[in-house]
Amino acid sequence: MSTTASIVDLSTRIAANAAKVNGYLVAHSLPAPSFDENAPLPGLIPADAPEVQAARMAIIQDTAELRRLMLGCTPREYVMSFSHNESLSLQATVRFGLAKTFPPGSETTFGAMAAATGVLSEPNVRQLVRHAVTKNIFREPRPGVVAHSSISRLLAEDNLISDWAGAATDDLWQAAAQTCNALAKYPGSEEPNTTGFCVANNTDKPMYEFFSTVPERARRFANAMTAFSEREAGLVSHVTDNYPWGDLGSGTVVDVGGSTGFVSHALARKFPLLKLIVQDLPPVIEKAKSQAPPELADRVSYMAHDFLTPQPVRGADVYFFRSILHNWPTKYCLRILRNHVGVLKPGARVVVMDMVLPDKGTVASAAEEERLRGLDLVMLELFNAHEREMDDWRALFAEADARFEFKGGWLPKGSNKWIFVAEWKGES
Ligand SMILES: C[S@@+](CC[C@H](N)C(=O)[O-])C[C@H]1O[C@@H](n2cnc3c(N)ncnc32)[C@H](O)[C@@H]1O
Repeated sequence: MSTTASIVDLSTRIAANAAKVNGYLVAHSLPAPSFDENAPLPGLIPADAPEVQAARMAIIQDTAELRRLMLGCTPREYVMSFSHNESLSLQATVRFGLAKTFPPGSETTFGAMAAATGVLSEPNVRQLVRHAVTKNIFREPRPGVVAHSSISRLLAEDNLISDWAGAATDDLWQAAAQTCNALAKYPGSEEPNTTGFCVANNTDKPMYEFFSTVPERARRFANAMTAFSEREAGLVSHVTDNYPWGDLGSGTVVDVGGSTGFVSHALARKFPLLKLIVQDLPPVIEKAKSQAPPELADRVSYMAHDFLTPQPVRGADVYFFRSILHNWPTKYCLRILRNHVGVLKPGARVVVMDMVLPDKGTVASAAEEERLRGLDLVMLELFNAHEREMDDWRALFAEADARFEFKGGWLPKGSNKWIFVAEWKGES
């Protein structure tokens, strides 16, 4: 197909899908898409309109592709279109609490914003906010007057999203910026304490250990993960609805690296006989205990445990790892899995919910390929780790211990993580 045909195809599809979205909005008396301060924050199109959501997603992908192709007509323009300033705009907005300096529904000035931050000068606020306006974070309805957009209102009102933006810019962006320096300094390292994150934070501790010493950063990162999980693709219902947990009856599940236990809570609520043990590093478990739902106290317990040391819970039915192993280089994954061998009873299962990279070239869209390769890079930036294809996961279990029978897995509908299973065929 020639490039000309491709751009015509793309734009035809964009027009058709835009008509579909617009038709839905008009039929339901909904406002046109905008960044108006009062635009509905949960989104214009409800989840129970999947066809319209699909049309919206197709527009997002096709317009990005069309833009890429148009920029690519002039390769030097394509190269020079890469910009780091988006991250700075978002970072400044959350770092200095700019969106919280004036209430929704009101207007302010650069001077008043600067005074409210207690740190920034008026000229710096003007510079930062005027760039943020170009990214639809804030509006400037009249010269020198700042008002909220839907984006700044969201950042002002939703602490989880604000924490996500803080972690994305202070933790991830800084780690990314130092990754080439780390790779040059520690060539080929498979150690989680020689990463871009470590260089950026001037630490020789792996990220989660470092966070244990900085509670506010740990809290924010945990909130960022929660915000991630609240998106459709990360919903906890993908865990509860896509594995036969009910077959375990009153069995025991160990939620290894279970954070504050939000997944275990959802499982305990849906399966009223199931017992769950949430394990994580000590500060995380302290927090988990302080916010434990009292109605689940008889079935959900909390245990500080470092999974780089032998697993202390013997004879559980399932050892569940959600978004854990992809954070670790292979030699550490092997150590984590082998740390369980001594406590597994015959038929016990290691259930993993994690990313699985599709075979190269089999991904449906360029946007999805970019998303997956981006996640792979995040693993490098933070942990010196990487995402894995299904064959890599199979090989990992085989190398950890030949008595694991890898049974493969499945991708729950709408989820971005697979569930896969290895059953213990050894003796107790
Ligand atoms: C990406 S989060 C996943 C949390 C949770 N399983 C989920 O599905 O959202 C990784 C978790 O591993 C925990 N963790 C990191 N290193 C650990 C270690 N050595 N031992 C136990 N937990 C650890 C972190 O504190 C964090 O809660």
